[in-house]
Amino acid sequence: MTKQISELALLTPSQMNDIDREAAKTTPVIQLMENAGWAVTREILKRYKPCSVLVLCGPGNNGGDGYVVARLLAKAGWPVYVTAIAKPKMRSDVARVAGQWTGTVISNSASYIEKVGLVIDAIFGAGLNKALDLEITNLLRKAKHVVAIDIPSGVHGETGQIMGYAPHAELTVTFFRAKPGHYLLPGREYVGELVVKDIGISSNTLSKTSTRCWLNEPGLWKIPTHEITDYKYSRGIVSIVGGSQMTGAAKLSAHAALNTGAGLVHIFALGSADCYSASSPCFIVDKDSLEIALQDSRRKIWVCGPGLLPEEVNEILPKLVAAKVKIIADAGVFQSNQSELLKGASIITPHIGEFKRVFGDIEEDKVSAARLAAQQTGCVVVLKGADTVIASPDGRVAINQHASSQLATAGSGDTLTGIIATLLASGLSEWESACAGVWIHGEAGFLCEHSWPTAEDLAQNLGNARDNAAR
Ligand SMILES: NC(=O)C1=CN([C@@H]2O[C@H](COP(=O)(O)OP(=O)(O)OC[C@H]3O[C@@H](n4cnc5c(N)ncnc54)[C@H](OP(=O)(O)O)[C@@H]3O)[C@@H](O)[C@H]2O)[C@H](O)CC1
Ligand SMILES: [K+]
Repeated sequence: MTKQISELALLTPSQMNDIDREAAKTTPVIQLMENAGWAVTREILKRYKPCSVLVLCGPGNNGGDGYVVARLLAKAGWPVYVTAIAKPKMRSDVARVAGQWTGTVISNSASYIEKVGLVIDAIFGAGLNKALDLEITNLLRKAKHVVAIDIPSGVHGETGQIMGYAPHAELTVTFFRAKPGHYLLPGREYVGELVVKDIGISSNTLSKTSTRCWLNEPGLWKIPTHEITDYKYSRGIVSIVGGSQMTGAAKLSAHAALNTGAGLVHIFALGSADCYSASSPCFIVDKDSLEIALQDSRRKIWVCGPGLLPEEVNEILPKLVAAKVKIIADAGVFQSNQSELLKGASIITPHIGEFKRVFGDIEEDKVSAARLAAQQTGCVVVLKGADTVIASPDGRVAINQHASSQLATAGSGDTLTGIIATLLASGLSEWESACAGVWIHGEAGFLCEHSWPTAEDLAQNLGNARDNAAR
């Protein structure tokens, strides 16, 4: 079922702190902690048979949630041990819930941790910003089956980076809204199954923080469906610059555009026109000059870069920019330290290597790097990877998890440009086209589930993928 955009919000740890503070005005923190502990316990009871449990409790509220879980599991008859990794502050809410734990406390759990059936990681939450110390790291290394409260301790809630060490959880239960670090790599690989639980914080508190980051799912955007009144120009025209030597890229992009529902696809061939004409009767291969092609005011959407040599990009891209058409720029446009070249494009789609070539290092923070590049160029940036980040010049960011390794095939990027161009030609904004395009690309991969698809196979599934995105 399509979610509301507010449900897709991803909150940075500092935004979550603001929400916690706001929520505490109406619901006491100790009650929120109790609710959080209940939520985690329910998820454990749903998935695991009774077994011995070691709850590792940190000094903060994450540890507080852990004490509640310990109490509730023990009440359910499970053998439960608690280790206080650090003592809570005196007279704090955490100290109060810790005081309600009347079961076994183990001070040195190193010898137990390997023997218990389940370890609950309630050491630190998503706000952790310094590496775990060696003692905690050595202890966690021995844990076999881990359930993490909020986030596995050691995963940075904002960037998904691992600060020294983090356990690989089987299940992570977080509260109210997920955090970027749950979806960004490498953090995502440590989270296991992610469950987001309501602990009694009203959605209205979201208005107290300005959400700038979302999970990329339907609901963040809405794509047009078939209309009885559709005709080819209303569906949209996509024009693709075809390279003189590497012709496959533009063809794949053009196939993807047609299969995603473009009404008309032109290839402006820089040579090899016959080769493009011969590849599909559905492509219109331009015979005239670029100047004449650009005089057609219906041709507002252009793909530039796939299969192009640097000299071809340098000749064509400035002309497209000068004509004020909307440009989806990829592949050949990404030249070393040439971010100026990209100004005037609408959407750029670099993978990490291309991104670094143009903009420099990302310093382990994909979201900030993509946001900065979007501000610098004025383009929507699609930073491609297994955790694609889409950033808009206005600061909005989406993180995509709807993708599989099946997309890691030659020509897959060309396919993505064709999809995004089609959505842009259908009238969606740059932001929506980029986000929806990335999701549809991922969906096409999922629809090929039991094979090793080529980019051509992906294209075959694009119609269905688009329909699924519109449901
Ligand atoms: N609305 C909600 O989502 C609720 C969430 N809850 C849970 O609360 C935690 C967040 O609690 P918080 O107390 O803010 O944070 P932590 O539990 O992670 O603990 C922070 C304390 O740990 C110290 N710290 C931090 N890093 C280290 C480190 N590397 N080594 C040692 N100590 C560390 C830190 O000390 P500082 O001096 O650095 O401040 C803090 O004392 C959230 O994750 C949820 O699980 C609540 O239940 C309420 C509702
Ligand atoms: K944790």
